[in-house]
Amino acid sequence: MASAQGAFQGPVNIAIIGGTGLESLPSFEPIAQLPLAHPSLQTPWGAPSSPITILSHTRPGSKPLNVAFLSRHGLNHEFAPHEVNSRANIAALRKIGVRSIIAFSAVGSLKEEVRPRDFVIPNQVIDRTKGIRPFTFFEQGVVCHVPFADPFDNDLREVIIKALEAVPVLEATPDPDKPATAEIPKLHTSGLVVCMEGPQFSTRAESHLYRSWGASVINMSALPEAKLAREAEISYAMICMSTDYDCWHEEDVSVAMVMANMKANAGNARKVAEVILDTLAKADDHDVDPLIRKAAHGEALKGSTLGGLSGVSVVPETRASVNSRIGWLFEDWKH
Ligand SMILES: CSC[C@H]1O[C@H](OP(=O)(O)O)[C@H](O)[C@@H]1O
Ligand SMILES: Nc1ncnc2[nH]cnc12
Repeated sequence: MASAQGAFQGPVNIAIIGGTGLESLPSFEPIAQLPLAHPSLQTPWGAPSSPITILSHTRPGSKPLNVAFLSRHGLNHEFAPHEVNSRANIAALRKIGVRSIIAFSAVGSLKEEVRPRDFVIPNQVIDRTKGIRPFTFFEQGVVCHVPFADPFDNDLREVIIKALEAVPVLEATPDPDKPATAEIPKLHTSGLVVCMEGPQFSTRAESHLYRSWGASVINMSALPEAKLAREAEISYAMICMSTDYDCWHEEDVSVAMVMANMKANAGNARKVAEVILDTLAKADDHDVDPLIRKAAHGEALKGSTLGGLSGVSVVPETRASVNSRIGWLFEDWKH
């Protein structure tokens, strides 16, 4: 891989963002690594959290699928959630061609039926960050408001859910009345994630409040990542891995508790990633679902057509600076 440092020519349409406990995906073949100093990773907001590794996934009988991998908290978990440079992460991925992001996240559970080690593909988010993280590309002369009613791309969620339902890595269709099978984590195909500021965990009162809102899980990473992906016209879905019952349950949450379950989750997360990439690698099969083909080829999914500069207003005096700062991020921007 080292010989390919920086030499990757693309295309790479799909990225995986790894979170806590998922700093790499060793079961995939790395074919190139773009170091932090690589020109492609320079953005007006600095460099991303980690080098970007290009992984190749081969499914027998199909063309290899290239996937970019970025570690959200850095290679050695050096960035706390509030320190992650999400603007640089999203912009760097967009710069190398990415149009779909599958983001992994360790979450606390706010519902009895979401057991530690279960997986959730959320469809909604409540923002409990405190406005201290830079959360938009649109500022300094650019005024733009993108739709965010469905914060996660439902097309991409469908691709992920179909892939996981077809292969028994996770137990599909959770039934709260059925006794849990201890060994097989469940797949919850929808859910409401609360994204809190952190880095401290919630108080018990907060945890009960989020439960009263009907929330399923809680993390510190869904935002502003999902908002920035939407602005940059990248379809974005999150795969949440439950590591603990948040403190509403009984015990206080501790990092030791999170990490113990995350260690078990990491193996499952790799299997989950493999199943999804196997499905995307089928893109050129004649009978493949059109959504799978679109996702694999980087064609527009729902969430990658809602952002951008289409609704923008820019005063003429700032147009040149806007162009140089963010014009390159948006394909349809009229310079
Ligand atoms: C170490 S527990 C809190 C931490 O874990 C999650 O990280 P990620 O979403 O990157 O997997 C959570 O969001 C917090 O940042
Ligand atoms: N209980 C929790 N609260 C916030 N983020 C988390 N990540 C994992 N567990 C968490």
